[in-house]
Amino acid sequence: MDRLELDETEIGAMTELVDEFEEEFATLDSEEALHRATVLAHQLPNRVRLHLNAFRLEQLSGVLCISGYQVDQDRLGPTPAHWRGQTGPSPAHREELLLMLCSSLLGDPFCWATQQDGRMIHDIIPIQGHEHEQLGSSSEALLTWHTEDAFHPLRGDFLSFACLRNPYGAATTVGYADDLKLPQDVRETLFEERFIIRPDESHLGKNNTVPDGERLESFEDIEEMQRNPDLVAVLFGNPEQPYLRADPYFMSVEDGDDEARFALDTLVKAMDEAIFDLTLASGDFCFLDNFRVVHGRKPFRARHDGTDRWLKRVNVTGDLRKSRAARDARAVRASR
Ligand SMILES: O=C(O)CCC(=O)C(=O)O
Ligand SMILES: [Fe+2]
Repeated sequence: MDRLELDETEIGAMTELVDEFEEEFATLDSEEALHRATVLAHQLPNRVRLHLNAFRLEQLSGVLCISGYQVDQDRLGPTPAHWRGQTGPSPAHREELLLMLCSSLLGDPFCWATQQDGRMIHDIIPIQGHEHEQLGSSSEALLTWHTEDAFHPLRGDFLSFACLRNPYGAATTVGYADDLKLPQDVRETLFEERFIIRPDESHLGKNNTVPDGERLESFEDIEEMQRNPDLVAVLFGNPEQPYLRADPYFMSVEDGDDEARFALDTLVKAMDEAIFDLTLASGDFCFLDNFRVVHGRKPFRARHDGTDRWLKRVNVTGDLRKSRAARDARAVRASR
C-alpha cells in the first residue's frame, strides 16, 4: 500500500482551505457544490494532488492512505447511533469537504438511490441490531472481502474513506488482485461470464427508508437483479494483470457448473491468504481502487455509547456518462 504523511505545511494549507470554504460548501451534494469542489480540489497541496493522480492512473498500489490530518474530536461530538439520524450538516462537515475534494481528483463522486437513503456521503458506523449482518454497519461479524457494489455494472471505480475515529483499532482488510497466484485454467474460467453476484443487503428496501412511491422503481430494479441476476465474469481487462469484480458471500454459479464453482473457491482461498489488515486511524483519508483491490472488515465489539468507530465513505466513478440512463437528469448523481 502507499502512504502519504502530510507535513505541517500541508496540514496548515488544508486547514486554511477548509476554513475559507466550509461555509460556502454548506451542502456538498448539490450539482453546484460538486462542480465547484472539482475546481477547488486544485488548491489542495501539490503532493496530495500528485499522489491522487498517480493513484488514479494506476501508478501506485491500489491503496492510498493520506495521513496526518487532525480531527477535532470535541467538534465531532458523539458517534451517531444510525446514519439516518443526521438531518442538517454533519459535525464532520470539514472532513466531508476534504474527502469530496480529494475524491474529485479521482473522478466524479456519485451515489445510489438505494443506499443510505440516496445520500452522497455515507456514514460507516456500527448500528445496534446489525452486529451479525453482512453490512458496513455490522461489528461482531467478519465483513467478508468484496469489491464495492460488485453486483452492479455501474459500480464505482474508486472508494474513498475518511476515518474520523477508531478508538479500538477495528481493522479494515484489503487484498490486491495483482497478488493472486491462480492456475492458468482457473484464471481462464474466471474471465468467462459464468458467475452470479446478487445485490448486497445495503441496497434492499429493508435497510433504507423508502417513502411511499418514492424510489420504488430503483428498489424494484434491485429486486429484479436479485431474482434474475446476469452471468458475469469475475476477472476482466488485461489477462496478465486482471481487474477483479467479486463479493463471494453473495455469489453463486449455475447448477452443475463445477468448473466455475472450483474456480471461485480457488479465488476465495487465494485471496483469503493474500488479504491483510489496514487499520485506519483518526485523520486518515484512504482511497481504494475498486477494480484492483478488495476490502472487508474484521469483527470488533461495538460500544454503542457515542465513542464508536466512525468513517465517512464516498463512491467515485471515472465516467459519469456510463450511468446516464440510470440517472433521472444530467444533474442528478444518484444511480438507480
Ligand atoms: O468498515 C470498513 O472498514 C469497511 C466497510 C466496507 O466494506 C465499506 O464501507 O464499504
Ligand atoms: Fe465495502
